[in-house]
Amino acid sequence: MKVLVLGANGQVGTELVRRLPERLHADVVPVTRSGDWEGQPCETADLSEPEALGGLIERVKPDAVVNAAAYTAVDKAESEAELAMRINGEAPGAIAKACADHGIPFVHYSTDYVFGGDADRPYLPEDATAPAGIYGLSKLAGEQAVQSAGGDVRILRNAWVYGLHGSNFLRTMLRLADRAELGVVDDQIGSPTPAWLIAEVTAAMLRQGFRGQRTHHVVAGGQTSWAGFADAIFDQAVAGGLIDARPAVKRITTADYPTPAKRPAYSVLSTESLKSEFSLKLPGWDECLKMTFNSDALQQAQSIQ
Ligand SMILES: NC(=O)C1=CN([C@@H]2O[C@H](COP(=O)(O)OP(=O)(O)OC[C@H]3O[C@@H](n4cnc5c(N)ncnc54)[C@H](OP(=O)(O)O)[C@@H]3O)[C@@H](O)[C@H]2O)C=CC1
Ligand SMILES: Cc1cn([C@H]2C[C@H](O)[C@@H](COP(=O)(O)OP(=O)(O)O[C@H]3O[C@@H](C)C(=O)[C@@H](O)[C@H]3O)O2)c(=O)[nH]c1=O
Ligand SMILES: [Mg+2]
Repeated sequence: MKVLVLGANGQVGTELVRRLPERLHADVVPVTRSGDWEGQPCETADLSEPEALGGLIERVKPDAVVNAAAYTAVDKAESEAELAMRINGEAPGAIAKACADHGIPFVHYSTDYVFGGDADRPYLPEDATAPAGIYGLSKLAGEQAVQSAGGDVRILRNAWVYGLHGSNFLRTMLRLADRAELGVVDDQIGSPTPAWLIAEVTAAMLRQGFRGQRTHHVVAGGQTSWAGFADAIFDQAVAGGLIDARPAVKRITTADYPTPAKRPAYSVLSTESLKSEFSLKLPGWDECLKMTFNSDALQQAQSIQ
């Protein structure tokens, strides 16, 4: 089996390229914007030029395609709408079309930010979308483009993705760990989800196979606020000896922390449809955070079985 992974230098892409060979006994073809994956030369693709993507898939002839590339700078997207729309909104449609034409199963990722954030129970995949910003709008356009292309597709909506590598909230908190106090918003609620969990779920799905089109949610269990997540990160980092002392987390409101993009107040996602289709379980977010600091890949893999 040969799996093409787009966005191989990202948080999720890195975990996919590391884990898929063993989990699927597959050859993984990493694709990056720069043509470099962890110091080795690899295939390139620029998602801001969607026209070229079909040619790549025809040339490589993979047995499955996973798209982990995206424009993920939520605030910057507000001033780069056209670029975000090409990368997140258009390119996934071109990839899906090539996959559908050649009968190749396709896994694509989306986000909790497609929702408006005013629900009072976890969002179901089929609930009405209402993105509050350009990033969410562009990701929703990508979902729709993928769906129109047909073929065998699973769209996986993730949320609050983090890891020890890449650009994410956990790494931001560790960078700011020498402060005495940090103000962190306490009125945005979601489920912090490690990149490794998304990669493990993707491996399990590809191993089992799938037909037709469905959208699922892939997040760790439970919910917290960004402030709650920050507290847990500092607790774990102290326990693991990564930092000596930790800042006090001051709970603030969204209004106290103005940003260019509006973010959903509540984006807890129901994962029932995913767990039932693929007979998986998903550990709680706090358990996942511990497993992330432990970096025990075997324990991580077993946690969804
Ligand atoms: N991060 C998060 O909190 C969340 C992410 N998601 C979704 O999950 C998926 C994976 O996200 P994650 O791994 O966190 O993202 P990252 O931001 O870590 O990685 C995204 C990757 O996409 C690549 N990329 C960006 N623009 C282009 C382009 N024009 N051409 C080719 N590659 C490009 C980047 O390349 P380069 O390394 O060269 O910059 C980067 O490696 C995405 O679909 C994202 O929307 C959903 C919810 C939350
Ligand atoms: C750094 C920092 C952030 N915050 C707030 C701002 C924001 O509301 C929240 C999270 O900030 P970030 O910029 O890390 O998160 P953000 O980039 O909005 O994260 C999102 O990324 C995209 C790609 C997604 O798809 C989402 O699921 C989500 O993970 O924390 C503080 O309150 N204090 C701080 O010191
Ligand atoms: Mg961010």
